[in-house]
Amino acid sequence: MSCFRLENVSYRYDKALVLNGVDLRLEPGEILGLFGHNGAGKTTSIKLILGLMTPTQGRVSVLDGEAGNSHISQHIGYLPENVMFYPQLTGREILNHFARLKGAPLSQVPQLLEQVGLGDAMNARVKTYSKGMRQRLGLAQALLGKPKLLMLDEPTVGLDPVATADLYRLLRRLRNEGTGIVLCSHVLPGVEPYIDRAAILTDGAVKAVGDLASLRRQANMPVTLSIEPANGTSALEKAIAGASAGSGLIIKKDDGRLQVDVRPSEKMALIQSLLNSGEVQDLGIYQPTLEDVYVHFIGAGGLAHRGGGQ
Ligand SMILES: Nc1ncnc2c1ncn2[C@@H]1O[C@H](COP(=O)(O)OP(=O)(O)OP(=O)(O)O)[C@@H](O)[C@H]1O
Repeated sequence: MSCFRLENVSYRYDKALVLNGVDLRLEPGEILGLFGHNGAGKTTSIKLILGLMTPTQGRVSVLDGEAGNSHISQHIGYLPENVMFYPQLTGREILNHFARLKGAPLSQVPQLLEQVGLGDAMNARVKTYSKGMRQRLGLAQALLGKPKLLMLDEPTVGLDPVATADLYRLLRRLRNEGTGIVLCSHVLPGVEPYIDRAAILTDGAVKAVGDLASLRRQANMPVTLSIEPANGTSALEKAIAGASAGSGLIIKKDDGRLQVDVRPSEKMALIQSLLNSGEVQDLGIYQPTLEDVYVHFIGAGGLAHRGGGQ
């Protein structure tokens, strides 16, 4: 059973095509990062999975059923991007209300509030909560009923670094228990170790999807070697020039070391040759990060996308 499958899904708001032929799936026990510029179509994709809208074209199946079916929806947890609660109620009263709506046991409520770090604040009114506390209450709401599919839109907004790390640990535990999790975020630094796959959406289309190793292969971005010379930089530069046979490697000097950008397919041959040359004292290898890969796929036009206009 898949948590969801989008097959060739397109969606139009009036005349604007905002999703175009999207294929995406999530399996149980997997965390998928859904990344994209403002207006890329992340929230629209989530709304289709929640069954709040139907696709203009293509098929959306959720937990092997129809998106929006009430039997399916009770197994989905959703944290929207801008979470709002009635300010006069306490955290506990609010969660009790959502538990009744969702048919989740009320006995779960105090335990969930403890889990998200609101144990001491559960009887305080929400109007006294900080932004981060409201975000945690939103997360507790999404976790009601132990969902099989959990979708979180910008879950780390308003959370301090410790609370963010706590959240990622909690998500990892849920993932290990079999929950399928979608994490939509603009905050890429720090998320890399906690996701299994990433999908990069631009202008309503999936540009790339896979685990980090596969995204790096798809991007074919250079790997940076940081090399400390054994006998001075000019001797090392000569060795690099000889080893790369004029393939135009970009070399920068940095604090007595040379930084060399090399294509992944040429990396091992270059390293081998440099080690044989005897000109290498020390060597560090820096692969593109998730953020680098994201910027690569979003492209130089990334800034132009940020207004979200189509
Ligand atoms: N109700 C609507 N009516 C018309 N167009 C809409 C509506 N909601 C969203 N859009 C448009 O659909 C496109 C995709 O929006 P969506 O909210 O899915 O993007 P997103 O990736 O979630 O963006 P963000 O990161 O800014 O939240 C945008 O161009 C947006 O302007």
